[in-house]
Amino acid sequence: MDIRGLGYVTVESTDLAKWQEYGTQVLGLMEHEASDENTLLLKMDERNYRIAVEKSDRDGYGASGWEVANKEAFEQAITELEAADVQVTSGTEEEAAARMVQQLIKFSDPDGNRHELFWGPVQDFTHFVSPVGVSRFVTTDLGLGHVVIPAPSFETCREFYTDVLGFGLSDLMQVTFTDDPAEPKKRLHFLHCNNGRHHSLAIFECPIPSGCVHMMLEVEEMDDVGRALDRMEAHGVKLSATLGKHTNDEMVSFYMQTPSGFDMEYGCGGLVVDWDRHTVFESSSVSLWGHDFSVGRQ
Ligand SMILES: Cc1ccc(O)c(O)c1CC[C@@H]1C(=O)CC[C@]2(C)C(=O)CC[C@@H]12
Ligand SMILES: [Fe+2]
Repeated sequence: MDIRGLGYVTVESTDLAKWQEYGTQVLGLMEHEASDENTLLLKMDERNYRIAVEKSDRDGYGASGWEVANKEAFEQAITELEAADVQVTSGTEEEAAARMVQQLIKFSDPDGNRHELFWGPVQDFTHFVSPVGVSRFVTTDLGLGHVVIPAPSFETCREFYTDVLGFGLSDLMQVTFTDDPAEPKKRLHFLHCNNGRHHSLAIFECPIPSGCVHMMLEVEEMDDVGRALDRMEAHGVKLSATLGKHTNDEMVSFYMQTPSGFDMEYGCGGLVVDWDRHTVFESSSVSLWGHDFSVGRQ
């Protein structure tokens, strides 16, 4: 399977007004004009939207929208999913119109994480103009960022992503949440699809009620990371981890809460990897400096 990138994500929210303030005033995204009372479409580049927040009776993550190059790749993906006995649901014409794509399918991983796969996004090519002055988000052929999702059935999920969806292992970690030496280590595997972003997906060996550990958006300028921290403060949004620099993808970022119960990583300077030259490694430390996750647990 030839997945080119994370094209969009969907989020479920009981309070779209909260997400509208958070999305536009804290993250600095644009609201797309096709938004209505049931769906908030947040735009971060020339695409119409990258995050679709849907009105729901639940707050949490929705689905990850994976992009393939064209109809042939789309049909090939369906063939491969069905050969692997994955239950695939075709999106209706209405669903494709709502997602602003030519065609989409829906399926879940062995732990029930929801995915969509599509080709042919509709793009109006209007420029991204941030309501709060963010200069640019790093997207294009790298996709919108990354998402970390729970995979309690770790081995089965890992095989699903590598053997069925065709992700490659970028590197791996074994992490603990606390300083308790008795806490068993949990596996965290970073996976890439067919682009240079260090990881578009990571799977974490732990159940997470919101359906997502965090998602990550990358900005081009470091000052926009600092300004996002200022806006987070100003809007009373809770910090989940302090500013820091990751060992594996070299990203400088911080983490904050979203209105849907998972975290948002906001960063700059992520590595673009040449996979022909890369060798997989295990990092025994999360960050070169910073990223104090204990602030989020207080
Ligand atoms: C370690 C790491 C490398 C690159 C990233 O983009 C990235 O988000 C992380 C951190 C992942 C991870 C997390 O998101 C939830 C809290 C975790 C499990 C920790 O407590 C340490 C690593 C953290
Ligand atoms: Fe991350």
